[in-house]
Amino acid sequence: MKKILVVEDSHTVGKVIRHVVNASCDFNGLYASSFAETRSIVTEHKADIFAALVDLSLPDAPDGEVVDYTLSEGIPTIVLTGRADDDTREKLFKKGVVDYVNKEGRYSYSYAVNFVNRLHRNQNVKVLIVDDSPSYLKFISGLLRLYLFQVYTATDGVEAIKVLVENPEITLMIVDFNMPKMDGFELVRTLRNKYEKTDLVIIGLSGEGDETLSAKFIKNGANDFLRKPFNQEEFQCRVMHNVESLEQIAAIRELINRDFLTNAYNRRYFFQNAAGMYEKAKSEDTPFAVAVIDIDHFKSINDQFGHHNGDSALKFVTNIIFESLQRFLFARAGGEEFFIAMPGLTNTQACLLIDRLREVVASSPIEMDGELRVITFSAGVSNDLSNSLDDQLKIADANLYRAKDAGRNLVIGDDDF
Ligand SMILES: Nc1nc2c(ncn2[C@@H]2O[C@H](COP(=O)(O)OP(=O)(O)OP(=O)(O)O)[C@@H](O)[C@H]2O)c(=O)[nH]1
Repeated sequence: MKKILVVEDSHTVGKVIRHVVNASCDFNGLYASSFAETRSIVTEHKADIFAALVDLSLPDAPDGEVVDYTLSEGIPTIVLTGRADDDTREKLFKKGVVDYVNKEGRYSYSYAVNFVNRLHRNQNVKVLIVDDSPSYLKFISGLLRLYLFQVYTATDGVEAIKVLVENPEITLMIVDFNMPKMDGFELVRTLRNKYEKTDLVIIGLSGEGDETLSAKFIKNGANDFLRKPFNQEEFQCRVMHNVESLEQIAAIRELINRDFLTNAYNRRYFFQNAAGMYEKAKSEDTPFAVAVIDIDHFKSINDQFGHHNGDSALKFVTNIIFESLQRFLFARAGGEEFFIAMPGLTNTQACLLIDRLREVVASSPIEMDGELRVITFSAGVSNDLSNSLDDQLKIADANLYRAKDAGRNLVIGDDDF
C-alpha cells in the first residue's frame, strides 16, 4: 500500500498530524522530524511514497531545503508553513509544490490530509482542456497533471466534441471562450443538449475584458467560470470544488438508488432502468425476460434465528445473485423479493439461468447460530413484449406464486403449464 510521508519537527504538531492521518487518510504514514531522517526514509521507501506533507523549516534545513529535496525525488509535495506571505507562496508554487497549508491547528492538518486523498482520487478523473492558445494549454495541462488528473486537450470546439465522444469517461472540461470554428458559448450550448451539469462539469475561461462573460458562460450552461490570468490557487480551488461537487452528487445518487441493507439496486433504480431496456428490446424486436425471485419461508428464518440472521441471509442471497448475474439488471424489490431484467434472453434461456441460480443458492447452506441452514427461493419468469413492463412483472409474479403453490424451490416460466 502507498504511504504518505510527513516531515515535521514539532512534537505536538507531529502528534496531531499522526492522529489525523490515522483517522482520515487513504494511506499509512511515514514520519520524519529532520532533513536527515527524511533522506533515509525516502531512500528506503521511495517507491511506496504517494505524497508528502513537509515542514518548510527544519533545524537541519532552515530554508526549505527539504521541499526542494522531495520535489527533486518526484514526490507530490504539500508544504506546511507558519509563514506563508505572498512572496513565500509564489516561490513555493514556482518550485512546483502542489499546495501549501498554514499551520493553524487541526483543521489545517485535516485540509492537508484530505488534499492528499483528493490527489489520490484525481488519478481516476479525466479532464479535457479546450483552448486555442498553446501557452495556456501547456500551463493548464501542467497544473492539472500536478494535481494528478488524467489530461486531454483540444484546440477548438469541433475537436473537443470528438475527444469527448472518444473518451466518454471525461467528467470535467475547461473551455476557453475565444476559439476558432466554434466559440466557448456555442460549445457549451451544444454539449448541454447531451450532458447534464451533474454529469459533466464545464468551467468557462476567458481573457476578454468583458465583465459580463462569466454570467453569459453560466447562462449558456457552464458550471463555473475563471478569468485569465488566474493564479494557481484560484484555479486549484475552482477545479477541486467542482470535482468534489460531482463526486458528492454521484454519492447521493448511489444512496438514492441502492438498498441500505444489501447494497443491491432498489425498486426505483430498477424501474428507471428497466423501462429503457424494455423499450430498446421492443424497438429492436429482441427478447426481454423478467424474473421475480422470492426467498422461501423467510419468516421462519426470522422466527427461528432472529432478525439479524434474517438480514444476513438476505445479504448472502443478494451476493450470490449479484455475482452470478452481473450482466443483467438486478434489484431488491422489497422484503425478501428481487426483480431481474434480462434483455436478450428468451423465456427458456431465462428459466435455465434462474434455475441454475436456484441450484447454487439451495446448495450453499449458511451458518446461523452454529447451525447450517439451507435457504431456497422460488421464481417466476416471463417474456412477452406484447405486454407492458408492469404486466410482464405481474405475470412473472403470478408464475412465482405457482412455483410457491407447487412446493417452492422451483422456477416457473410462461411455458411451464
Ligand atoms: N430480517 C429481515 N426480514 C425481513 C426484511 N424484510 C422483510 N422481512 C420479513 O420477511 C418475511 C416475509 O414473510 P412472508 O411474506 O410471510 O413470506 P415467507 O415466510 O417467505 O413465505 P413464502 O414466501 O410463502 O415462502 C416477513 O416476516 C418480513 O418481516 C428484512 O429486511 N430483514
